[in-house]
Amino acid sequence: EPPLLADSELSWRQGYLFLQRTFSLHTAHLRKDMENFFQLVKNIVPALTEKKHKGQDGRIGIVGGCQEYTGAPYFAAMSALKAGADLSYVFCAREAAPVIKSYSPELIVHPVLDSPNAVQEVKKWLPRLHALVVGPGLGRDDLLLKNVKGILEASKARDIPIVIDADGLWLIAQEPALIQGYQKAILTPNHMEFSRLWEAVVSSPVDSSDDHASVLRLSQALGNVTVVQKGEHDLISDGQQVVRCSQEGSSRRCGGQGDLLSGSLGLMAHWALLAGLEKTNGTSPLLVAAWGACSLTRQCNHQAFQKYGRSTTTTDMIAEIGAAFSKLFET
Ligand SMILES: NC(=O)C1=CN([C@@H]2O[C@H](COP(=O)(O)OP(=O)(O)OC[C@H]3O[C@@H](n4cnc5c(N)ncnc54)[C@H](OP(=O)(O)O)[C@@H]3O)[C@@H](O)[C@H]2O)[C@@H](O)CC1
Ligand SMILES: Nc1ncnc2c1ncn2[C@@H]1O[C@H](COP(=O)(O)OP(=O)(O)OP(=O)(O)O)[C@@H](O)[C@H]1O
Ligand SMILES: [Mg+2]
Repeated sequence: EPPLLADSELSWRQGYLFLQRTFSLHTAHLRKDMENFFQLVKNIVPALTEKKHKGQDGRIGIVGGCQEYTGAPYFAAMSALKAGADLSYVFCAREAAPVIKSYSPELIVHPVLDSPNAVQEVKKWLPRLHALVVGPGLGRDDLLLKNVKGILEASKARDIPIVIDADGLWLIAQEPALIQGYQKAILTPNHMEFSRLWEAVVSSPVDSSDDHASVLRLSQALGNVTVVQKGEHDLISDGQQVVRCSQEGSSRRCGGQGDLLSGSLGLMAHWALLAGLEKTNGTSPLLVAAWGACSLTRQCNHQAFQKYGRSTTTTDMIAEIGAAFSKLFET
């Protein structure tokens, strides 16, 4: 028998199974009717009202930014803001901070990632953060990665939703136990990153003829963390089902599109978990969030390409977030 909703001890997973059964949703049905997912994303988007204070609609932290890469954390942090977050924080290496600040006055930048007490410095902010995006422009320096491990452990202890992208995925491929089984994790691998993760956690070779099965298997091997396999179509799995996002984008593949995705996903993950299973009709909130962020990224790509064609860059795509969001999700 399914557990009763009245039970105050109801765990997240029990609730998921209960509502999933109650609403009788299953993969085939969802796949056939993408309109459902548009509606589910609309359901989790918080209403714009005059009654809220600054911060209520999202305070998102990006962990990344080093000497080599300053664009990626900027793109991720700006994308969270432009999608509707109230505050966006970047935790980066000292040298990257003035550069990132100079791109934008909107971002709050903490030059702490390479300091000896990096974990403590970030820990101070965790109680204020609704979600963390780990990896854009992080690089692969051992000291930074060691600090990021500590930040991941501290964030898990606080049950904070964590999106892992780019070099964050490099770290997870070295040490999958860092994220294994954490139910509020979402991984966003591109083609290369997916292969690395696969090799780290699945013993058999990847079956390139069946992407659905592969993403499902990777999610399961990581203890049902949500996995977004980016590509011509985005495939998203929570280890139980696979959903596909095929929103029309363009043929332009400039660097930074993945950063737009991970930044906006950090925000949507927070919104979806806050809205809960009733608003998502029993579908995993993180699946809804991922589908929303993938659609948004692809729609931005589509709109920017209509204007700029071959010269489209991620900055052009970020400028489209407002219009793309309205077109897709505003009623
Ligand atoms: N402006 C900035 O600051 C930006 C900074 N960024 C930051 O850079 C850091 C490293 O991230 P990353 O993605 O470049 O690293 P990695 O995983 O080694 O992949 C590199 C290689 O994988 C391959 N490859 C990729 N796709 C493939 C496919 N579909 N099919 C086949 N192969 C494929 C391809 O190999 P190639 O074609 O060169 O042989 C590619 O060169 C990270 O911190 C990130 O955030 C970026 O966010 C961009 C904007
Ligand atoms: N062939 C494709 N056709 C359409 N959209 C694509 C294609 N490949 C990727 N995308 C979209 O671009 C976005 C970023 O995916 P991509 O694979 O470029 O990430 P990435 O390599 O991590 O990017 P970044 O340069 O930011 O690191 C995703 O939303 C994905 O849906
Ligand atoms: Mg990337």
